[in-house]
Amino acid sequence: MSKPITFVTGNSKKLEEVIQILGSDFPRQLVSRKLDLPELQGEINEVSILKAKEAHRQVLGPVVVEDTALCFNSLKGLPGPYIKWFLEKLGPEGLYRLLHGFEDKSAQAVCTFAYHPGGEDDEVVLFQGKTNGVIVSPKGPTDFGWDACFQPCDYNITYAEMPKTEKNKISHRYKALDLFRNYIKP
Ligand SMILES: O=P(O)(O)OP(=O)(O)OP(=O)(O)OC[C@H]1O[C@@H](n2cnc3c(O)ncnc32)[C@H](O)[C@@H]1O
Ligand SMILES: [Mg+2]
Repeated sequence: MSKPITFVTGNSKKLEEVIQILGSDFPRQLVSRKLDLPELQGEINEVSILKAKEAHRQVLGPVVVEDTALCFNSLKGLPGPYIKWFLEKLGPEGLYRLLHGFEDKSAQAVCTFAYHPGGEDDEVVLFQGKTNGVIVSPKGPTDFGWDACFQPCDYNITYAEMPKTEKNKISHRYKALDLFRNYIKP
């Protein structure tokens, strides 16, 4: 019997989505633990690997963490993994205004799950999902991150305006979790 995998996050909205997306169709027991891991600097993959190693150091077993980046094409991928601080200071409206001087409002939501199988010498494995969209003036509820200003391509509503079931079919998080689920499948 494999050990449960601990999903470490300090973000209850992420956890909600992960539970909704995986449903009952996940072959391992997944438990969650609320820890505020350090917000590291670097490129997306590097941040995710270090985050998983730190989670493993604290949990001492199989762990999975997730890091979400929002990359503005006009800004060469920034804020990227630093979106948390930009959002905290500027809010969704400020993120939209950041692109005021740029014609290109396109952006990419990138979700990276980093899985540490739990053994001392194990390597971290990454699973990444990307959804393209545009940054718009905020529309819809503002209870989850930058959802109100991210409008996926081929839609005229933002993530925030979509029913959860719709977001969870096309989201960066769904795509990354799908890869993770397939990897874990016995
Ligand atoms: O403990 P962790 O898992 O790190 O949770 P966090 O809230 O610190 O999350 P990140 O470090 O990944 O930073 C990502 C930022 O983007 C926000 N975010 C993450 N996923 C999102 C989504 O699907 N829609 C909108 N905002 C999202 C989140 O609230 C953060 O402000
Ligand atoms: Mg974080």
